Amino acid sequence: MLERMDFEEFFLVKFFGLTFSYGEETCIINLESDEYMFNPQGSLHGGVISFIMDVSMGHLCKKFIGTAVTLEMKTQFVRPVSKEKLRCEASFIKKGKEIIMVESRLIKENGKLAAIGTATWKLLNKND
Ligand SMILES: CC(C)(COP(=O)(O)OP(=O)(O)OC[C@H]1O[C@@H](n2cnc3c(N)ncnc32)[C@H](O)[C@@H]1OP(=O)(O)O)[C@@H](O)C(=O)NCCC(=O)NCCSC(=O)Cc1ccccc1
Repeated sequence: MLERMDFEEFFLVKFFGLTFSYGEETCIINLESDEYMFNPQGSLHGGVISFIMDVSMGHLCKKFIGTAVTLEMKTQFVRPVSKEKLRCEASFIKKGKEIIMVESRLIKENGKLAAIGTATWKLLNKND
């Protein structure tokens, strides 16, 4: 069995410098994109964008429902991201008994939309 690490503090979120806050059934991640996250064309790599949105959705589920896993996820990359401050916000589409539908939006420093993710999650363990 893999060793478990705390939400908000596991290696990858520290590596990418993500910070977390929560609203009314929302999870907000703030970060600053940097060159080590870029693709060879000089913009934020699509996998990193998807990673940030996936993390925002997983932490949303954990905070308000329980631990869950991604079953599938779609990402639309709307605008390129350069070295800038970013905000990512996840919210629920539908909270089922076992299946949770979630969306996440990545917003650029100028306030414009950079990407949208929608995903289906399976609840593993409800919070006590
Ligand atoms: C360009 C397009 C795909 C669509 O364009 P169109 O249908 O023609 O739409 P439109 O002209 O309306 O432009 C829309 C907005 O886009 C902006 N913009 C457009 N062209 C440029 C430009 N040349 N440079 C800078 N910005 C440009 C433009 O200013 C506008 O913004 P605005 O509304 O004025 O504020 C755009 O949606 C996009 O860049 N998405 C993000 C894609 C993305 O980041 N994917 C993930 C990274 S890929 C990866 O990592 C994989 C990989 C791995 C390894 C190696 C390599 C790759």
